[in-house]
Amino acid sequence: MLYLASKSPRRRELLGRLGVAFGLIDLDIPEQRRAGEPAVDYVVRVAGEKARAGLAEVVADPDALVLGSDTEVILDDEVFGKPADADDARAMLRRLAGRTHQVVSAVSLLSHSGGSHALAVSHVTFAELDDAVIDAYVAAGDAFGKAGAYAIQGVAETFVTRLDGSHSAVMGLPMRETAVLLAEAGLGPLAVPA
Ligand SMILES: Cc1cn([C@H]2C[C@H](O)[C@@H](COP(=O)(O)OP(=O)(O)OP(=O)(O)O)O2)c(=O)[nH]c1=O
Repeated sequence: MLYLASKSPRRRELLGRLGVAFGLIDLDIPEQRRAGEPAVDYVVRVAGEKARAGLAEVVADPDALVLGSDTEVILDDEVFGKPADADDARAMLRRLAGRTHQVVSAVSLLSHSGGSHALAVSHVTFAELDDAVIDAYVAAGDAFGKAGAYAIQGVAETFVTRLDGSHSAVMGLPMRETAVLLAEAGLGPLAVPA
């Protein structure tokens, strides 16, 4: 049985779009970048930790496959996770305005006997954003619970002048890379086109 180790509603929606049946595991994994840890390594590590912690919850299921994922915004080697508060959200958006950042989404699919991993790196360019736009966006509430303080699946799509990569990966789960992992594990409902 496939399980998604995530409380992210975006991940639940995106995995659901692949048409596979899955159960849910609610987890709270601490996300703390280690001193000197490269940004991408951090994202890959956290995705793996989520999947591993999820697997520990379903030891009774010998056929368990557990999917964990992590998404972070990276600018100048700095990792922008979920904003702590409105000031933090405004500061992140001011930093992202007028520049290109990376969105790194890592996926880890683990069974009791092994695992596979995928990484999607997208480049997102934001228009210049003035303080009034940023203030209104943060006040509307969409910034919270999202890496980098924006949700591309909402009105923040209007901030994006260019996306080089995967829209679903920016939203939290790279659909193509995830479908490939599932197909390799024998779970894909569809063959993934090459
Ligand atoms: C950049 C961006 C991120 N996000 C979200 C996806 C993730 O839910 C969140 C990044 O935080 P994550 O720590 O990756 O995930 P999470 O804590 O929400 O969920 P869980 O650990 O339980 O799986 O930001 C969007 O919804 N839209 C976006 O455009």
